[in-house]
Amino acid sequence: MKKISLLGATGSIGVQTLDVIEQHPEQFRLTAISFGKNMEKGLEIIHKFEPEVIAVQKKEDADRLRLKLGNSFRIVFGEEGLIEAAAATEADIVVSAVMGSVGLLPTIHAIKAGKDIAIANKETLVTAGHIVMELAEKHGVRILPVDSEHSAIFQCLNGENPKQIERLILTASGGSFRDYTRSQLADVTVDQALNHPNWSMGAKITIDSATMMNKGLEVIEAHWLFNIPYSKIDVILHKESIIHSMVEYKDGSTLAHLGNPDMRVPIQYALTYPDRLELPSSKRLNLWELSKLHFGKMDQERFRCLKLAYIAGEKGGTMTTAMNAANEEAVQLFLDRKIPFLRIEDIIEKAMEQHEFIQRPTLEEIQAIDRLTRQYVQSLLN
Ligand SMILES: NC(=O)C1=CN([C@@H]2O[C@H](COP(=O)(O)OP(=O)(O)OC[C@H]3O[C@@H](n4cnc5c(N)ncnc54)[C@H](OP(=O)(O)O)[C@@H]3O)[C@@H](O)[C@H]2O)C=CC1
Ligand SMILES: CC(=O)[C@@H](O)[C@H](O)COP(=O)(O)O
Ligand SMILES: [Mn+2]
Repeated sequence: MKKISLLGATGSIGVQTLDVIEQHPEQFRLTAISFGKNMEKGLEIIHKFEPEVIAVQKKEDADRLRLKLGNSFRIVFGEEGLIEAAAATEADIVVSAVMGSVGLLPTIHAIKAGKDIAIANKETLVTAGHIVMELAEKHGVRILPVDSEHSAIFQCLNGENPKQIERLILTASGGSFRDYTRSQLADVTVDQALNHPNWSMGAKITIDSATMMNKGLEVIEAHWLFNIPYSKIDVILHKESIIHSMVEYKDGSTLAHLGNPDMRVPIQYALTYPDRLELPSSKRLNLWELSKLHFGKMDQERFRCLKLAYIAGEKGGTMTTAMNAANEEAVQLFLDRKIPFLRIEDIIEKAMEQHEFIQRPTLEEIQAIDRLTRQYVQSLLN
């Protein structure tokens, strides 16, 4: 029986993780959850899974929950609460599925407490990859990828000597506006941007897919997870999201991981690694449909956010922290209909240029750059 702490239980990855847990009641037990504001969904999860620890964002929500549920649960809140749900429980593994760099501190505390991490929250690795990976090595814990591309690469790397890798090839669907020219992007709406062609995901990552920043974050995520230089990480367009990513080896062999787009597959693999379990709900691939797959060359001038992510990744240090914080703020501004779509990339570029760069930042310096960058982005609107 594997005990799981699930951060971001009410979100897209959170709900699909619960579905995996429900399909294997004899294998998994949910010991802790966190969620933000969605009390209705949160209560539904609490009644169904009865986790011992519940972390919410706000004190008022924690008070409301205590009134409703009595003393049978440990109800905590805020940053401290999130850390408690991640680190101070019996869990063997923490699924990090919150949105944004708020996932960093709980992940660090969970690693220090010796928990394996199933990481969906890519912003944690983008903002502080060197700290997270070094800590994981020091404490002997596994950082297991949940992101579909990274799970694919992880499976293609299984048992291979990393020295034999020629390059990693991440596939990108192209997002909601893949067939638009740059001039057509000028007046796209939030509702159009939220309409991803292949995946049903949270709002922030869906906008990231539309700007191609999602692939940029994933390039940086791959760099940290697999310790591969940026010069050996490529991105290609692949409309159908059937090939989730590939690894090309020195001898010219390319290994690919295929499957219908269903996040429950990589979520479950991270929970069961190195074993596999049946997943009755997963739809099998129809191999004769593969003749309909499409591939295209990535154009970094059309998708400027991807270019910015390569620049930030190569520079390293706090450049990826600033890029990530600016992206989180800019995407929220777009979702709030305060800026047009194309302003997102302008804001990120400006924030990267103006921030005071540190080559090897401490955790405190990363937190400071994250905070200052967000303030800078807000100041651009005044
Ligand atoms: N969805 C997907 O298919 C994939 C997602 N990912 C990554 O996984 C992460 C989660 O994505 P997704 O599930 O789509 O996102 P969602 O927006 O659907 O869910 C986010 C979860 O985090 C909670 N949350 C948000 N902000 C905070 C905060 N400040 N403090 C505490 N909790 C918070 C939300 O709570 P509430 O809703 O209750 O407010 C919710 O439970 C992201 O990093 C994303 O990039 C990676 C690959 C695929
Ligand atoms: C499901 C998943 O892993 C997402 O990150 C997905 O890859 C988004 O698709 P694109 O960024 O390729 O549009
Ligand atoms: Mn992905």
